[in-house]
Amino acid sequence: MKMKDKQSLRNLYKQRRKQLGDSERLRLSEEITRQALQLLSEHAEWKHIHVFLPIRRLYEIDTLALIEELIGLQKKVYTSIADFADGGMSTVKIGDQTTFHEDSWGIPIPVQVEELSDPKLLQVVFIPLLAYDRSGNRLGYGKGFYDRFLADLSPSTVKIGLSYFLPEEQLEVEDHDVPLDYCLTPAGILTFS
Ligand SMILES: Nc1nc2c(c(=O)[nH]1)N(C=O)[C@@H](CNc1ccc(C(=O)N[C@@H](CCC(=O)O)C(=O)O)cc1)CN2
Ligand SMILES: Nc1ncnc2c1ncn2[C@@H]1O[C@H](COP(=O)(O)OP(=O)(O)OP(=O)(O)O)[C@@H](O)[C@H]1O
Repeated sequence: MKMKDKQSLRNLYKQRRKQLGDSERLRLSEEITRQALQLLSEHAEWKHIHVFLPIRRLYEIDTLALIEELIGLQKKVYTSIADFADGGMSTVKIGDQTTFHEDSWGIPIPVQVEELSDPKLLQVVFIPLLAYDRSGNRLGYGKGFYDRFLADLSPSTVKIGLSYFLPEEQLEVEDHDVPLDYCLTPAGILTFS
């Protein structure tokens, strides 16, 4: 089988997101938030939860409502700050007092944060992606931030992708790729593990 190459898939999914339009993206983000809260309600033991903050100029899923709900549910909520100089991510705690500014990549950065010393504490990680496939493989922007970050977590950490779209049949897989356990979409929850 001929697989679509990564770069054309990245471009395709960037276009698909953009073409949704503002009001549709907002509606789909709300549906995905609902799916996330549904899944979390079935796993009361998941307390330490990592969420990405949306890059608006790349039309990512809006996770801010989800974060607010999680804080309201007394979950411990974290995000990571990417260091484009060394490719690393440092994990920080966020709460209802946290404010954000945008870095030069358009990523919201929490201000005045407390660093989490041990990311192995994380029980759940919500992961940004451009595309994913029916086996839970994911495709991101290609800088490897999440691949490296996930490799450092506990093997038991639950990895949950969020997508506006249905899966691809099959993506190209490399040794360093860490597969998802779930992907949440407006149409429902896909389980891979
Ligand atoms: N919200 C969010 N945070 C995240 C990620 C993500 O995918 N989403 N990342 C996931 O690993 C890391 C950041 N990775 C990024 C990689 C590329 C670009 C970016 O702006 N790319 C542009 C232009 C690239 C260029 O010109 O070189 C683009 O893709 O159009 C942004 C973030 C860490 N934090
Ligand atoms: N665990 C790792 N250790 C070192 N380098 C890694 C690791 N995982 C990925 N990389 C490097 O990161 C680069 C990007 O990987 P890949 O194309 O899989 O990114 P992606 O999954 O699309 O994007 P992202 O993880 O940024 O969302 C690759 O060149 C790869 O060598």
